[in-house]
Amino acid sequence: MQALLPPSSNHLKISHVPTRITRLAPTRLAVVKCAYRSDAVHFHNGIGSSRADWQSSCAILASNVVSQQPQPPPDKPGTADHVASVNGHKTNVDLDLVPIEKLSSSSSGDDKSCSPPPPPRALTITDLSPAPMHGSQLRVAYQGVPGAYSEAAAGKAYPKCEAIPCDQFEVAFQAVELWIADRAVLPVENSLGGSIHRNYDLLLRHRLHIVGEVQLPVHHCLLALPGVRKEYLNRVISHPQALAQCELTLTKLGLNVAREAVDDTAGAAEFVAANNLRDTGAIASARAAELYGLEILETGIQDDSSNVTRFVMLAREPIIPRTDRPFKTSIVFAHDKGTSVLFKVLSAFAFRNISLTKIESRPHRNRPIRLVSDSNEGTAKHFEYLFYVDFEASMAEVRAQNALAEVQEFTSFLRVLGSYPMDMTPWSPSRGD
Ligand SMILES: O=C(O)C(=O)C[C@]1(C(=O)O)C=C[C@@H](O)C=C1
Repeated sequence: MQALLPPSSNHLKISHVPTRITRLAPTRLAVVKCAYRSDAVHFHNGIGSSRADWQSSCAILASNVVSQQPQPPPDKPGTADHVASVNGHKTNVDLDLVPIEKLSSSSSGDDKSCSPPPPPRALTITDLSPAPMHGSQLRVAYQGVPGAYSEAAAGKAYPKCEAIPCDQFEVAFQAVELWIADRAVLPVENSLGGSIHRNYDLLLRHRLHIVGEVQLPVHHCLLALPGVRKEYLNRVISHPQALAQCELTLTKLGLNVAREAVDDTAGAAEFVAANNLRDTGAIASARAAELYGLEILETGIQDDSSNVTRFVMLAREPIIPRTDRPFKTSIVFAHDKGTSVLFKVLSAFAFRNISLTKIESRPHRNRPIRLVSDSNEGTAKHFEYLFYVDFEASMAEVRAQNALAEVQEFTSFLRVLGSYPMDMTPWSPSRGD
């Protein structure tokens, strides 16, 4: 679907990724300048920024990646490509590698090049907390503009965080990979609208780890400019998921008007207000009405009062799985023989009493079709899939480790996307955000 809105000028966009990433020293990587806030100079220290920490996080990553499709040999350490490939992807960012000696002598005049590198630091319990590593507010990237449900989800996941609006899901991934943000909070499924496929695809394309989930009750409102009545509307705009979640109710309200999809719900409200559109309504949150000066014509217009969207929290490093509270693990796998192995894979969980909470299949983009030739009958063309499975167990549990070891026998590709605490907050479907 085509986005109606021009991109908002205060979003983080692809073109806003850092213009320079500087390798400060053999032991440290930092984003020195970023275009999102041209006044900001961010230095990141702590876990994940020293080589030892990188190694420990890579070790966790390696243990998480049970098997992989063949990868090209790693790039030479110290090169820009190596930095990008450690991050798990190739970027178009122009990496500028500067030796620490140059930087430290020019900044302080001290001869830091003589001092020995700091010893590797052991992981502590605080490394498992969502606190930022650089001593300031946690920066959380989300897709949309202020007032979007994703912003509310970021606030639920990380209270008091600095929420960073991004104009696309992909930008939120990049913001974390490039250290502009510490986390991303992105929707993956809704109880009425189903999966947000784009984010499933991006989870595989990028190397971030799922470190948590939040489920947000989504309470939609029909918004319009002050004084505008329902009868005046000949168009309703919103995010495609929001339009789908309100389809029946809109019809019941007599709003048999054109529906148009835009990038996010709050962006729809902003657009109506900014363009003084008296014939256009927006589906968005009550907070968006307040932020953009619109009136609420109808509230609770989602087709089901228990409308919930599930978001995942993403980080550069995985968290260490635990067993002292309910955990969920998300994996993705594929097999050369397509869907025929699915039963065997799923039985690895069933035999160990591990409940699955979600299965999603997506086209296998590297190999979308499998040809099976039979000299008598011709050629069957099977579609190939990647399977995403969420199960209720922690990777710290032996039964989960054994299940994955068995799954590995049946699959040609298997990756653990994350093992993370389940959202166990009490159920409050009537609460609007
Ligand atoms: O547009 C928004 O406000 C969003 O946060 C996006 C989004 C989605 O992608 O599903 C999030 C929650 C609701 O389900 C509707 C839209």
